[in-house]
Amino acid sequence: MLEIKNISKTFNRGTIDEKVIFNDFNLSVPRGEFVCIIGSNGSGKTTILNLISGDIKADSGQIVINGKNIVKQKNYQRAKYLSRVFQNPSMGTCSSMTILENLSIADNKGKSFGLSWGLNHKRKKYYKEQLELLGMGLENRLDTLAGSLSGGQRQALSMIMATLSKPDLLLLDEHTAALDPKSSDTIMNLTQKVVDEKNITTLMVTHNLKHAVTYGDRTIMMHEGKIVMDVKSEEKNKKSIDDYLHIFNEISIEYGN
Ligand SMILES: Nc1ncnc2c1ncn2[C@@H]1O[C@H](COP(=O)(O)OP(=O)(O)OP(=O)(O)O)[C@@H](O)[C@H]1O
Repeated sequence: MLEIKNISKTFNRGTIDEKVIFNDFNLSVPRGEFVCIIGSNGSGKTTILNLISGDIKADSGQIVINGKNIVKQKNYQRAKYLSRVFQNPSMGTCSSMTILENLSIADNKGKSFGLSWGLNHKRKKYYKEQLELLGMGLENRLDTLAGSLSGGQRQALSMIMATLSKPDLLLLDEHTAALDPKSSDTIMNLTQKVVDEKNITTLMVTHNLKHAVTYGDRTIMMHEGKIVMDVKSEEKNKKSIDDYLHIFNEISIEYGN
């Protein structure tokens, strides 16, 4: 589903700040796989997401989604089939709009504004059903401003918004890092549930080793722009946090909560 092929990227080329981050980087992710990406600071985790979303352009190589090389596509074109949830809960929702308005905007992502744009009874019922998945009672607060929700509630709403139109690829960029431990676990349970129910191919960058071990189908460890460990399915289930720490003991990974 996602093929990152021979990607190279150097920041600030030719300057004193030149930084080669990827040199012939490759990653293949089949449809429906939930991949957790962990690794040392500056190893390139967020840059991978930025390259996929189009926020950063690669120097060379291909990013293939559903068989199509997307490297020449602009961000807004890519946004039609991929969604991203950021660390900051306020990034995914609009504070001055209600929960209902936020959901309606997300639902109409990539569609042109016209007479059909807007809310109808059927969609409102669907939004309520989606919010019920959260178990936070937000389905009864459709007219509440997103800005008045807690960080955890906003991030839960961001998750629903990001997956409402069932993207081909979901990018989670340390999306629980700004939350307290309990909310962080709640959002991770929700993430797994939504990703499973909708069978969405997912890349999740996290510093929380416990989450990387517990959730998803595959865990990748990065160091200096390279994959230094790639553990899948049954092998992943057998690994403990200590196994990962042992392998990466020279590299700083925040243990999480
Ligand atoms: N736009 C940019 N311009 C210049 N350098 C950048 C840019 N984006 C990232 N870098 C550099 O590339 C390297 C990788 O950054 P990246 O944010 O991908 O790391 P990371 O693995 O997500 O790190 P962390 O765990 O600290 O968030 C870092 O050295 C960073 O300073």
